[in-house]
Amino acid sequence: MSPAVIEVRGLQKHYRVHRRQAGAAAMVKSLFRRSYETVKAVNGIDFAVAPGERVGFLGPNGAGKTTTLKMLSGLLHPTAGEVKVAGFTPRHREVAFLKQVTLVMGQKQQLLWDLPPAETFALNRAVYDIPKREFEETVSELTQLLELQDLVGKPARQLSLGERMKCELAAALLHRPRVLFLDEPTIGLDVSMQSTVRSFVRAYNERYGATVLLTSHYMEDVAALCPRVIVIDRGRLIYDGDLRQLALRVRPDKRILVRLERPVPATELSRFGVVVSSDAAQAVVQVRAAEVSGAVSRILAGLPVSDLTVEDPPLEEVMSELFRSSREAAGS
Ligand SMILES: Nc1ncnc2c1ncn2[C@@H]1O[C@H](COP(=O)(O)OP(=O)(O)OP(=O)(O)O)[C@@H](O)[C@H]1O
Repeated sequence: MSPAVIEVRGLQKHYRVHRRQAGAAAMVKSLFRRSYETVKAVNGIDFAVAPGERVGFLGPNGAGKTTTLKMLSGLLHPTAGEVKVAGFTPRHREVAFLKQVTLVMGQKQQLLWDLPPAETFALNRAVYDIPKREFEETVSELTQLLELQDLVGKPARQLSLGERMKCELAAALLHRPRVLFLDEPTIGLDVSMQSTVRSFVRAYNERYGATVLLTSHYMEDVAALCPRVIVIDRGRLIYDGDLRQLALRVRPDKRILVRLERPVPATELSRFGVVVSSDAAQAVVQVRAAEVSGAVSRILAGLPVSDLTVEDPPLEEVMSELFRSSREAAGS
C-alpha cells in the first residue's frame, strides 16, 4: 500500500461548554458563577487513508464527524493527538497545504450570495494563485462534468439548492485539490441531484486520483461511493474496514422479496423465515445468508409466486445495528 495521505493518531477534541441550568434563580446565579463541562467530541481516534481512496466517514448525529473533518482541514486545533494530511500539519494552515485540500460543507456556502458563481470562481483563482490557463481548463472541465453552463452567470441567490451545490463543488475544486473532505455534500438534494453529485465525486476521484473522505446520512451515497468506511460514535472509532464485510458481519441475513399471485396468510409465510412485511400482493421474508437457496426452493414450491428477488438488508439497518451493538458493548 502506498504511504498514507491522511494519518490520524490519538486525535482528540474536547470543547469546554458553559452549562446553563433551567430556571430564573439558576440563571442569576450563573451570572456570578459559571459552571463548565467538557464535551469529548473526538476522544482518541486513529486511522490512515491511502492516496486515491474513497472512504465514508460515518456515525450518528453528534458522533464527532464534522469536528474531525474541521481538524483535518486545519479549521480547528486538536486538543491532543497528531494529524498529517498530504505531509502537512493542518493546523499550521500553510499555503502549500491549503492548495492540496478542500472542505465542502453541504450546510454552509462559500459562494458570494449576490454575485454569479463565475465571480466566486475568479476570486478563488486569485486566492489560490491559479495560473490563467490552468484555471480556464479546470473551469471548462468542471462546467462540462457538472453541467454548469446556464448557472454560472446567475446570482447565487437565484439558484436552487441543487444548482448551488454543483457550483459550490466547482468553486471548491478549482485549485484541483488532492484531498477532498466532503461533509454531507448531498444534504437536502432531490434523488436525481444526489445521484449527479455522487457521479461527479466519483469522476473527479478517478480523473485526478484524489482522495475522498465523505460524511453522509444518506446510505445510498456511501454504498455508491465508498468501498471502505470508518465509523465513529461518541468520539470513538467503532469500525474501520470494508463496507461489505461490515454488512456481512453485522447483518448476515438476506431478504427474499416475493410477489404473490394471491394473498397468503402471514402464518403460512412464517414457515419460510422471519416475515419482515406482507400484504395481499407481496411479502418480504428474512433468512440467514447460508439458508437462502434452500428457502428460495421451498418458497417456489410452496407459494403462488409471480416474481422473486433476493436482497441484502438495507444499509441503514446495518448501521443502526452497529451503533446499537457498540453502545451495548461500551455499556457492559
Ligand atoms: N463549537 C462547539 N462547541 C461545543 N460543542 C460542540 C461544538 N461543535 C460541536 N460540539 C459538540 O461536539 C459533538 C460532536 O459534534 P459534531 O458536529 O462533530 O458531530 P457530527 O458527527 O458531525 O454530527 P451530525 O451528524 O449531527 O452533523 C456534539 O456533541 C456537539 O454538540
